Amino acid sequence: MIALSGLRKAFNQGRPNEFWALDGIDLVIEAGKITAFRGPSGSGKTTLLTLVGCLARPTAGRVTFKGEVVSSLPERFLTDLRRRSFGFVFQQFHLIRGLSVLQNVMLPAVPTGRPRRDVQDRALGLLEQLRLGRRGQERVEWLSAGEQQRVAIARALINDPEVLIADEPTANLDSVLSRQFVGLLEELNAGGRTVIFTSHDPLVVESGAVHRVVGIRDGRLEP
Ligand SMILES: Nc1ncnc2c1ncn2[C@@H]1O[C@H](COP(=O)(O)OP(=O)(O)OP(=O)(O)O)[C@@H](O)[C@H]1O
Repeated sequence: MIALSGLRKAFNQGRPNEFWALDGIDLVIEAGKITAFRGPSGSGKTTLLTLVGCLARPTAGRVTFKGEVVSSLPERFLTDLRRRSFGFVFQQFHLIRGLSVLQNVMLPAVPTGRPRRDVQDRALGLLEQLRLGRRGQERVEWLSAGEQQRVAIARALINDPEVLIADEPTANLDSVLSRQFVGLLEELNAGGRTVIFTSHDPLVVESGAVHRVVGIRDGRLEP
């Protein structure tokens, strides 16, 4: 589904502090599977996710999504592709304080022009599925870390993306909540969704839910 070939990413290219965060990545990520990237801090995991999700462009090499080379598409196509095909959950969740849970979940659907009623129905359905059915009207900052993580997941799914991308999704969660996250992964995957995430957390990476663990170190894949 997603193919990475000869992928390299430099920061500060051409300057004295030039740094190659990714240095030759070749990988095929299968549709409908859960893939985890595991590696030490600074190994390039987040950088890799930003390239997979078309949030950044590679310095060299290419990213192919469903047979189409997407890494060189103009920005306006990428914006559309990101919105339609990818849902993102970031480490700090990036929820908007002062807005309700429901408003946060509905936010990424605003630019799509979908009728508000449809979006709201889907948001309520997702909150129900994520066991937050009664919390929709509460301000997001009143929720616990685990609840906020589930809001972030609901928000990532509002546009029904084929691929869910998550960066260290359990970094702020205790063991009980991390186990719940594994359960959630299984539920999402049972619905056919492709999930790609990074994690240091053995509790998640070594769980039976993950189909493939890809090791990364110093910007290269481990054999
Ligand atoms: N915008 C940037 N400018 C310069 N260097 C960067 C930038 N973003 C990342 N890097 C460097 O690239 C390397 C890889 O960073 P990345 O965030 O991908 O690592 P990571 O494996 O996700 O780490 P962690 O597990 O700590 O989140 C690091 O050494 C980092 O300092």
